[in-house]
Amino acid sequence: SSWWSHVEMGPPDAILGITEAYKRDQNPKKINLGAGAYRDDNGKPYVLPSVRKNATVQGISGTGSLFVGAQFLSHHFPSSKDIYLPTPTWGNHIPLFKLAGLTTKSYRYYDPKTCGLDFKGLVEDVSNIPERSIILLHACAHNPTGVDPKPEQWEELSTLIKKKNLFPFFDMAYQGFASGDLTRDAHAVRLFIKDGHNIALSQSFAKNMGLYGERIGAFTLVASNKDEAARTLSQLKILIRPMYSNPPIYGARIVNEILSDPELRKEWLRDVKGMADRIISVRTKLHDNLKKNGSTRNWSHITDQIGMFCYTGLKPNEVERLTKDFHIYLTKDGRISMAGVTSKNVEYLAHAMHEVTK
Ligand SMILES: Cc1ncc(COP(=O)(O)O)c(CN[C@@](C)(CC(=O)O)C(=O)O)c1O
Repeated sequence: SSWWSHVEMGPPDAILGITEAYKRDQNPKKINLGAGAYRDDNGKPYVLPSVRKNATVQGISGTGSLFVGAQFLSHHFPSSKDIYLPTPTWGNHIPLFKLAGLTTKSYRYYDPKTCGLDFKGLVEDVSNIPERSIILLHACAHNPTGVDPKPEQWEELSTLIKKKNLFPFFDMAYQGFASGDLTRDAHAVRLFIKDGHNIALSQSFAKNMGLYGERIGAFTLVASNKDEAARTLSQLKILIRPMYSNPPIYGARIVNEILSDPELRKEWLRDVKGMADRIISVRTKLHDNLKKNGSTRNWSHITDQIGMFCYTGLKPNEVERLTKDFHIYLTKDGRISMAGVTSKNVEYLAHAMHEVTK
């Protein structure tokens, strides 16, 4: 008999499965608001001009960088293997950290009543996390809510996390997509390092360099000294070797080329700002069209939230109607990827959202 007759068919991924369903739909009015992959105003993938000037590449992206960090913590973290995640968080965080042998726990983050940050609950929960635990933080453009702490709230969090002696693990998958300014979007990461936290950082260049399929990412550990850096790097290499031996070099070369060539870097900064500005502009268009349709709901969170996603607050039955009746595809939690909204479909989307919520 077969070795694997007991292995069950796994469910479609909560995020990637949406795009599969969208692709199956033949209706010409269909809209894909599922995965947060940037699309231009014609709904097409956008190859950044600055990237076009190089060749194409390969890498392991944000997911792979998070997994390297998760494995490192699982094997070497000196204290409990509990990692505290915001509620809600990116759907893949939980299976990823569990697969690496960590125990996932949660802290309050999002307030469904205001569609904003539950800072009081966040501070309360972080204050109750046992000392020397791991805390995962979204550096900017929180997925799925689009809600980020304000700079002064990051300062308070840094002080609290220092006091509790927690280990901060930043996931920065959207640097540039929140404000359009790469420096501003790295504010929390730089603040924590300035405040003396030896953080872990996972970065993805998938979105802000438009290199999704090339899988470009980086995992960074801030060490206390050169010797500690060398020792931890040696252990990271020991973990990576059986995982994928060497990271693909071509993708890293594109990113390195752009980051180290002043002209290309300037052009890249303009490209990223252009993408972020388009997302910000469709937020305003969606909000205004909902009002124009006569919706009396408070939709201010559509423009208050930032980054790739808008956490609409739509209930599962409303989400279902959007897909069934209007052929609009989004995740069950009501998250929409603003990149899927264009000047051509925003009126149709606003009409549909009003129909299912009035
Ligand atoms: C917070 C966060 N971290 C890491 C990643 C991993 O990105 P990468 O491996 O492609 O570099 C994503 C991607 N989240 C997407 C954009 C796509 C996905 O689910 O894979 C999303 O739609 O949520 C993410 O949202």
